[in-house]
Amino acid sequence: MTFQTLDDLDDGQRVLVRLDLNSPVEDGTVQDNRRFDRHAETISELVDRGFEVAVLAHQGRPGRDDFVSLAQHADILAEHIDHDVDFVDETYGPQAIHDIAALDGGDVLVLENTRMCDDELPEEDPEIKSQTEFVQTLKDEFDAYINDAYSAAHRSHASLVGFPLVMDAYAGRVMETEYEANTAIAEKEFDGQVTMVVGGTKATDVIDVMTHLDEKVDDFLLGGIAGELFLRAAGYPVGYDIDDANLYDEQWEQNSEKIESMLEDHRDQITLAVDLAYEDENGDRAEQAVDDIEEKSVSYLDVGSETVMEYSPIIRDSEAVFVKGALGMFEDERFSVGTAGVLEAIADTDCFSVVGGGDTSRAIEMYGMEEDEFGHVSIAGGAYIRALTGAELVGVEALQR
Ligand SMILES: Nc1ncnc2c1ncn2[C@@H]1O[C@H](COP(=O)(O)OP(=O)(O)O)[C@@H](O)[C@H]1O
Ligand SMILES: O=C(OP(=O)(O)O)[C@H](O)COP(=O)(O)O
Repeated sequence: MTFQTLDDLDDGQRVLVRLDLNSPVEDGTVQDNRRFDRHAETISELVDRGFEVAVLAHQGRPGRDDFVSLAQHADILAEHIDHDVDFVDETYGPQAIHDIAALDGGDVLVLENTRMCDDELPEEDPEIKSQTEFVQTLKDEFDAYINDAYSAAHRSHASLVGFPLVMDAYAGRVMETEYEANTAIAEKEFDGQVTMVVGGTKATDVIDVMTHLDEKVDDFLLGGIAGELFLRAAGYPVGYDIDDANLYDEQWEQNSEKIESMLEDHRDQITLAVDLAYEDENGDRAEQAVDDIEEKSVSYLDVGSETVMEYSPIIRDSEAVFVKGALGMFEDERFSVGTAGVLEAIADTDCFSVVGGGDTSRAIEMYGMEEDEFGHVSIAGGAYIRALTGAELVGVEALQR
């Protein structure tokens, strides 16, 4: 490993720490998850070593329901480290600078959602990000920058790639352990069948990676939004937005050519759902075979039971299974059949397995499974599957300069 870690940093300094606390939000309430657990270890170490700590993190995407303030995150983090955590509703404005200046050894201050600053997005070269007002203002307030956000390290955003270019930069404990684990996994060779379960809402991330993993993965089992987009490309009338949702059409525009060429060149490696589940007029789960769907008139919120029966034996025959994204909206028990079914099939075999993603990995405890039934549970989703391709992550590269 070529980056500096907390072992290379002298105690008691002023540090700016980038975490990934991006969490599910239900009706405006931030849901606790293992990202807090893991990052708490880094923050507790910094507190114990007398550092003055300011935390940068993002939450959601502008325009989405999960794009909220980090005020609740500060409270949840405080519970996890059993220590006070302050919050300021600015990222680098005058009040933030004032509160940073007032930090004492062992204090922790969470700054407002980085994505509320114009400079954070979009993705641009690290050199450009390093010259933004956001980075230039905060850099002089600290002795060092620590990036602990492995799970966001595939994004070329200011808080991830800008600071390491203009400050003394270190990897936090989560960055270190996730980098080691995921790099080792990417280098692993498997004699038997390698299967990847692909779902979730971030279809653009997974489809891009699938096109680079066609030699490593023998079988892709599809579900979630990505699965419906593949069904659309295969000629089924699903994978369209209904009402005013924006989950499908935009991602279809971005990916339709890649999906069509994946289906043309690798059809034998791709297994699509044979049935889908939706909420009927009584509020109950109902299922429909994809062959019987004439027009999309309901939101499909899970793969159906037949699909789980088809996916389970493929998992049983696999030497390695990688999961990225849920097969349905598992947070609602009615639509957990696909995700819980596939995770149980993995837990029941002795294959090597990795389950990734801040959202998807929550299904493990929600449905009565244990983390140690899986080879590795990563708090990273998009970053871990990108690492599987052997590609470096921009946020990691920035630390290695
Ligand atoms: N058909 C679907 N419709 C709406 N949401 C879905 C559907 N399938 C999966 N999801 C949602 O996908 C989320 C996980 O996807 P994603 O954010 O891409 O993965 P992760 O954060 O685990 O990397 C879950 O919270 C689940 O509710
Ligand atoms: O949750 C994240 O990624 P993931 O859902 O792939 O695990 C990261 O915080 C990145 O967030 P983004 O996909 O909105 O850039």
